[in-house]
Amino acid sequence: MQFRTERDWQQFHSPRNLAISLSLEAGEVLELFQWEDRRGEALDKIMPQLRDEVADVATYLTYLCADLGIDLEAAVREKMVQNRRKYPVELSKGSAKKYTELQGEGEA
Ligand SMILES: Nc1ccn([C@H]2C[C@H](O)[C@@H](COP(=O)(O)OP(=O)(O)OP(=O)(O)O)O2)c(=O)n1
Repeated sequence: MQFRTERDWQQFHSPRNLAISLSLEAGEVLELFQWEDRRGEALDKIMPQLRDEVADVATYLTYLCADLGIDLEAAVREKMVQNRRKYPVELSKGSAKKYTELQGEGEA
């Protein structure tokens, strides 16, 4: 927050611009994996860059939440309550299925 205040950049940080920036920086994370499903040494090689891109994502998300009065930690906790309801352990353990596909699992 200090970084942008010092530069008088809040004027550019409309919710729309921040949402775009968040998505663009998330795209930069994705770009690191564009042509290679990196694991092991290939993953180690891009870690410094990945760290930078993740920091950009977190920065824009932090601005967005601060400007819109969203308590990020509380929002995540509340979303996890919803997630737990949608993905009960007994239906979803070991399964990557979407919750809409979990109903009736094992009944067929
Ligand atoms: N109007 C702006 C511009 C930048 N930043 C901050 C947030 C990010 O942490 C970082 C983003 O800077 P760049 O737009 O230069 O993006 P990258 O650092 O990803 O550079 P590049 O696009 O060359 O990868 O700077 C900001 O707060 N507000």
